[in-house]
Amino acid sequence: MFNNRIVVRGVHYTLQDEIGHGLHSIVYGGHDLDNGQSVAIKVTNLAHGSFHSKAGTESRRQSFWKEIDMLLYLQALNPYVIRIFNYDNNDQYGTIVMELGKTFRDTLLEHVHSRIPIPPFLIHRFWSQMVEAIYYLHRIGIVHGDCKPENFIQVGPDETSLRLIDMGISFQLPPNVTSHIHTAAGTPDYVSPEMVNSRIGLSSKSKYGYKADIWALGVILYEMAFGVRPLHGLGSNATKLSFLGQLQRNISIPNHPDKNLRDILKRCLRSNPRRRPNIEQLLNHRYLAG
Ligand SMILES: Nc1ncnc2c1ncn2[C@@H]1O[C@H](COP(=O)(O)OP(=O)(O)OP(=O)(O)O)[C@@H](O)[C@H]1O
Repeated sequence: MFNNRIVVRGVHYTLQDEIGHGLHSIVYGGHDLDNGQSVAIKVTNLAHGSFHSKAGTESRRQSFWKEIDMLLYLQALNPYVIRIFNYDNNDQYGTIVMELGKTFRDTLLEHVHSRIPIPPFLIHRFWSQMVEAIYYLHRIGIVHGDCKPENFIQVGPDETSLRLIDMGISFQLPPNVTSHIHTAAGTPDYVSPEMVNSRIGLSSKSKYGYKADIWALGVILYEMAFGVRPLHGLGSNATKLSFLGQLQRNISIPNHPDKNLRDILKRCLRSNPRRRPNIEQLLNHRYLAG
């Protein structure tokens, strides 16, 4: 489609294999031909499937620029947000050239398949970066809203530095407030009980805030520590949502040799969001601060 080359604002890149895709986008590996640097190139189709639908095309263009604006805004404020090197759009495509990495989900899967647990020091290294990534968002009043392993990628020579790639549904809130946003985002495994309840109560509107990110961070830590997610035994998404919607007690945490890890997990996975720690309290917990 692009003849294995693409020019973005005067810079030439090779386009190699597809390394991922979203609903309207394909992400390719590539190289900057000027300096040889490896990059990821996300190409978003801005034209609506039906070329008669100008409204659809316009809304894709707006989402594309909203994503760019958010990423650019966060470059200097959050060291854990993916670094953007270049971007542009034409009538047909929007292009973002960024740091290339490996999806954290793939690392989790590799450990599940090999049955070799993630070493404790790596769990700590990964999770502390995730908590800091969210800390830098909460500090400026932004809730991520869709925190999950797919949205973190590993970069750097040893692939142990993390970056957030998807800021798609992040939204701004005053401190300690919850908000209504129009979204159905979030796979059930990382969705907090209050998100489910508000979804049921408000149909297509969801009401949640900072503490939903804390719950999601807890689910990711649980997954790293035990190789499965807390709701893994429940089967279908509908069953998981109904379980979360009725959850009165806290999620029980299996025994783990690291008492601090188990304690912080218990706190993140409290069903009542008011009883969950906020992001500063997480950073000050013995598991991270010690
Ligand atoms: N910088 C990157 N390095 C490596 N892989 C990436 C990078 N960015 C994205 N990917 C891969 O591409 C996939 C899709 O990217 P992303 O999550 O940004 O798309 P999306 O926002 O879901 O797309 P859409 O906007 O069309 O819904 C990711 O899940 C990941 O596997």
